[in-house]
Amino acid sequence: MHPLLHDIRLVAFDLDGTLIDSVPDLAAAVDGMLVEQGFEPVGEARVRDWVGNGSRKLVERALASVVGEAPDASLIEASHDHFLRHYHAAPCDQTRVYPGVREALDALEAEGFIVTLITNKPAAFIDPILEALDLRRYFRTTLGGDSLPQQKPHPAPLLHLATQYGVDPAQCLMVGDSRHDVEAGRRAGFRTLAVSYGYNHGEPVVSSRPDGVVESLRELV
Ligand SMILES: O=C(O)COP(=O)(O)O
Ligand SMILES: [Mg+2]
Repeated sequence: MHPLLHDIRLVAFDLDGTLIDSVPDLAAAVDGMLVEQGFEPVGEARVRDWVGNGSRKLVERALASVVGEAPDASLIEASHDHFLRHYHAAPCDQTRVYPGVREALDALEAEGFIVTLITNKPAAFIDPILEALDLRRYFRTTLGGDSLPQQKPHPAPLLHLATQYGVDPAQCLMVGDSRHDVEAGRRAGFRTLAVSYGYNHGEPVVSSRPDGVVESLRELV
């Protein structure tokens, strides 16, 4: 077991960029929305840098890139509905589980950790994606970006789970790919572990100073 797991009872995983490479399907939905609105598609590489603050922010960033200024609220709202429709139609066609993830989850389960998931993705997508990838059974609780009034980097979703399971935050570990996961973890009093391969707005996640960094979740166990 990784030294950061010492004394830990609850592990909270981020989803996009940590457990799954979901950008191909997210980009297809963003591009579907843009084309439908009469804009040019933007492609996967750009969408990768916009993921991390939930679907509304993703749509807002995509629109800002094509209109060249801050998009107005009614355009964001209408475009978000289009995005959700596209993403609902194909949330897991090209999405893949990263190497080492199943091994890590199997080992954590066998060791009796409370394994949970906290994503900024809308909650409605969590189960369809986890079920399609045969990952649902590992998680005792899952929270989406719209499950509570606040989302990461706010510590509320993390503290919600610590309270739910009666675990001291000091015995909880947040595992994620972005500065939002590290910041939420630090503010909640969790230990923080970052994966180096995910999505972090084009910056190395190590600049957020997590307590540890791994290149594969295999290193966790
Ligand atoms: O949907 C997003 O923007 C990011 O989701 P995540 O919190 O699972 O990385
Ligand atoms: Mg992420």
